Amino acid sequence: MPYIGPSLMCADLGRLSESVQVLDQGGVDYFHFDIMDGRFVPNFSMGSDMLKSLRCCSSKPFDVHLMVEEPERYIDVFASAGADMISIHAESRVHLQRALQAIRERNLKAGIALNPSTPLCHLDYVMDTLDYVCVMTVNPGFAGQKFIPSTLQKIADLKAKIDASGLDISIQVDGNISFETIPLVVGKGASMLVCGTSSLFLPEMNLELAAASLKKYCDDQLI
Ligand SMILES: O=C(CO)[C@H](O)[C@H](O)COP(=O)(O)O
Repeated sequence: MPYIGPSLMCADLGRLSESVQVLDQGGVDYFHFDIMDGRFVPNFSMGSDMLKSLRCCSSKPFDVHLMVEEPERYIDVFASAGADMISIHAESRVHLQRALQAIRERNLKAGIALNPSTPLCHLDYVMDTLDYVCVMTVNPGFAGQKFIPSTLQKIADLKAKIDASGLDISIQVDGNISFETIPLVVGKGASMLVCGTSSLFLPEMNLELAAASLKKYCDDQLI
């Protein structure tokens, strides 16, 4: 604890399969794929064919974060490509309950992602169709941004909401998850980290070493 999920949009995209193998061997817990459509967020990143071609490199869970409008249109394509978990944004043009149900019907874990300014009330009435919540700690779309401090209170409020519900829902955090912010977010209740340029894909360190030091750091978190 907590679980480490490399944000693969931050990897060297020209050597992606090699990076996945190194990280798999290095003991990460799952892989995080950011999917962008240039509309919900002003950027593009990865696609289902990339995910499919990497499926042979690891048997660990592939977590797909759909930063797209009308995400329900893409559930089947990512499920067929080999996703194990899919999160959709509460703010995207989506019938939230129906989309979560569709993800679960494919026997995948279903998640809701929340932008920093989006309140937790968006989770009301869909908590029973939810396996994880991705709390964005930066505005989605770009790696290398600053952590937004107000999201810490949101993680704490979410943890209280989940505990009160008695449901088994994990809290994932995404955006500037670094050696400085990990103790803060874990202390508030996060159990799944999305690790990008702030903790894993570091210019000064090779990936093997970076994965080993991040894993040791997370294993030592006793919170
Ligand atoms: O969701 C993301 C961008 O929208 C990325 O996963 C995340 O930001 C990458 O991590 P870092 O902030 O450490 O570069």
